[in-house]
Amino acid sequence: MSPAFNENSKQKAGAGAFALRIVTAREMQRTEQLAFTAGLDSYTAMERAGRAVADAILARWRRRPVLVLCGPGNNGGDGYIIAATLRAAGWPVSVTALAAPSSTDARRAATGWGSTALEPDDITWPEAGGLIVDALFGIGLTRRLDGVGANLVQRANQCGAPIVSVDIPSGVHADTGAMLGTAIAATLTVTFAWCKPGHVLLPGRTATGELVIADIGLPAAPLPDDLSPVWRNTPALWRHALPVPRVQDHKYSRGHLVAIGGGVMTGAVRLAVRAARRAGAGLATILAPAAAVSVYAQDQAGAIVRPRPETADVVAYLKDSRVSAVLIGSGLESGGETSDLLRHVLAARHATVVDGGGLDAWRDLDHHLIAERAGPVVLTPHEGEFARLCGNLGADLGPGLGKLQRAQAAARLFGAVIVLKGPDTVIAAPDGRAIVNGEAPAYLATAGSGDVLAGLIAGLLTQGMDAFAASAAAVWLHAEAARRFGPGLLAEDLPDLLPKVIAELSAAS
Ligand SMILES: NC(=O)C1=CN([C@@H]2O[C@H](COP(=O)(O)OP(=O)(O)OC[C@H]3O[C@@H](n4cnc5c(N)ncnc54)[C@H](O)[C@@H]3O)[C@@H](O)[C@H]2O)[C@@H](O)CC1
Ligand SMILES: Nc1ncnc2c1ncn2[C@@H]1O[C@H](COP(=O)(O)OP(=O)(O)O)[C@@H](O)[C@H]1O
Ligand SMILES: [K+]
Repeated sequence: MSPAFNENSKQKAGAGAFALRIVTAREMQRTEQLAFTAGLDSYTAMERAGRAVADAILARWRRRPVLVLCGPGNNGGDGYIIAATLRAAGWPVSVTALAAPSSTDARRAATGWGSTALEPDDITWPEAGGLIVDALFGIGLTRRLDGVGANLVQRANQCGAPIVSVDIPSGVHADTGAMLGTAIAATLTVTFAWCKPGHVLLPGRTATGELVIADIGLPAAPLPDDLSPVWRNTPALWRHALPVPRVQDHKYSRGHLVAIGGGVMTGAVRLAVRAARRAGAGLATILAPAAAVSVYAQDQAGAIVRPRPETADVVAYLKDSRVSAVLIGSGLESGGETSDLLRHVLAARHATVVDGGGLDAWRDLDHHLIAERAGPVVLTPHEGEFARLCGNLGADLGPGLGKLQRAQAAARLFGAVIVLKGPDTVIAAPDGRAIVNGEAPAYLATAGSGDVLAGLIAGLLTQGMDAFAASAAAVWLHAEAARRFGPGLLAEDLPDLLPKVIAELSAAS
């Protein structure tokens, strides 16, 4: 387990590994309350928040007309502090209040600003050379924006001036990244202590623009809601656990991956196995239908290819104690044979990655059988596969459930690591921990790149890496390889880009 997964470290909020934490609105509110009870003055926290936003503005823009949009809550309170701070720095500032401040701190901040707030109808909207500060709603937004609030958001987005959002763009749901009706499209967002799910999950991530995390004096570690912390995916979480061959290693001790090959869509397992071998698997065996053996064999001279005329051949092969992980589903049709194979693979109790056609087969399994198996399982659905896999899961847990919460719920339900893929891939562990990968380039949206990812996870698993860490590492390495290649990326390019990315990480640790 990485030291970065350790909640008891003495780091300050906003610094080092804790800057990697993602904290829900409820966790943030609980952490703030605890800090206030322990003696932090809530108005001091608000002043620090407002000053941090003003500092970020002063560091990026020269003096210009600013319009501050203030909401009724503490987000609006921050807005009044920002207005007063920029005015003190000599900037021309005007303020509009959506409604009168409703909290003691926000009222005090409004009194500190001291000047009248314009009615929304009386606003002169700044042009491109001006600036808007969005302090309408923060993590307290619970309902859809409508009426004057929605109108202010739309006018702000249309006026052409850059927008700086306080804490989170108004209209973005802090926990899910969903837009509640409409939302500010910010150039810069300054948030406090920790990043929120809405900053990294789409569409909130796009609305956030540049993200700055400011220290406002909260304690080092947030109070997790249910002991299931969430992180942003960075190598600090898992770099130390990347497998490195030891002097005494041989190919089997480095890890032997068995991949179940299909008869028609052979490309999937070929890509996956190449990625697994590039990630350091000592040996990879493809169990293929007899008619496809030559296709697999000609593709990679270093992979072992064995015919599997019957399911019984797979069962017998998996009994070999030198098998360390299995990949099933890539390039397999969903249905009869795949379901049968999956049952046998899980019964063999190796670490297993289930992708593609295997995911539909997983849905039909008896969950008791899964709970009793010994090996860790990683499921790698994209959103379409997730919807089929989980059926009513989302509905059962209520409408508006975010991608993070859906992945966490599925991981708990299935007792498996879930890699819910996409531009904002979520990796969730059965114990509720989760990691969000917010930095993948869209060049990955190309056929076969998911097969490479499944193989990469399997390649790390086969070398004994923990399933949650292996999945997070694979998602990051996959995205980094794609980022380096850039335009024109094919899935075929990805496996051979991995060694350099891994080598640089290992050298840096
Ligand atoms: N003292 C603290 O707790 C601190 C809070 N801070 C700021 O406070 C914010 C959270 O403050 P609040 O909890 O007051 O919440 P917000 O200011 O985000 O919004 C809550 C207010 O908006 C209203 N509201 C919610 N949804 C609405 C909708 N759709 N239409 C109209 N009104 C709606 C609520 O009734 C409430 O009055 C953070 O995002 C951060 O900016 C910072 O100042 C740091 C310190
Ligand atoms: N717009 C995007 N931005 C970043 N990554 C993406 C995007 N679209 C897809 N990906 C990534 O590309 C891969 C596609 O996997 P998948 O949908 O299974 O495709 P395939 O089945 O063709 O391999 C996943 O790792 C996914 O996270
Ligand atoms: K805001």
